[in-house]
Amino acid sequence: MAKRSVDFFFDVISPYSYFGFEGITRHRHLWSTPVRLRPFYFAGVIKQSKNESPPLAIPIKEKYMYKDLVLNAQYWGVSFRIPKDYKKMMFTSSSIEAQRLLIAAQLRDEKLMENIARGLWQRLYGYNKEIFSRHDMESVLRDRHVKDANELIESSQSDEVKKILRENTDEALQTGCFGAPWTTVKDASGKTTHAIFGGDRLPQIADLLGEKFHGNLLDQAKSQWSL
Ligand SMILES: N[C@@H](CCC(=O)N[C@@H](CS)C(=O)NCC(=O)O)C(=O)O
Repeated sequence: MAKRSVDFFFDVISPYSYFGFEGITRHRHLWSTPVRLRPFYFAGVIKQSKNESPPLAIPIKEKYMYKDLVLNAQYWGVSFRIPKDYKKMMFTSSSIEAQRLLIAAQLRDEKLMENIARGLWQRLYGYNKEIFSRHDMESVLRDRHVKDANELIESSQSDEVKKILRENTDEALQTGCFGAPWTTVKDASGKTTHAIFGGDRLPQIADLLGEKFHGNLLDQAKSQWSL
């Protein structure tokens, strides 16, 4: 019988996407609802949705966000530090190549994509190293023991990959997206019934699906990957 499904849109430049990704990937083994992970382009979302007041653009929200990020990282058990010159980095660096790499990896193998996404987040927010150049990506792929890394990076420049990234971003925007992460809930016919902002809405998403929210599932995470 067809059932509801969930699409989780994320970008590795977004720290809240990191927490949301951990939450949803730790839960999906316990849910019967299918979960699709959809890399999208955060800067494209901010621009297209005309979102002029993300937290980093408003000093009082920026100050709060730094504390909130640490609180969330502690909850999900991921190592996390705010990169130096964070605001400048966020406004001047592009995650487009990293996101294309994830799409290319996903075309090869879903698990590979997840492995690389975690590697990119850990590099950026665990070690505060950049993830924007080819050299940065090669380093992540080496650390993650990815086979045929150069071919993967080459394939991330294909028209097919660029098209999928655009389609993912457009699909999120069509459901009202203005930030990351973004989750859509679809009914059995594939129609979007809910579109939800934030990695902190997993309890509500679980409830909509008739599934259970199990907290941070730290033990599960530790057995899946080394923290
Ligand atoms: N409360 C949300 C905050 C998510 C959030 O602030 N995401 C940033 C990107 S890392 C964003 O898209 N901000 C846009 C906005 O707040 O308008 C959560 O815990 O996930």
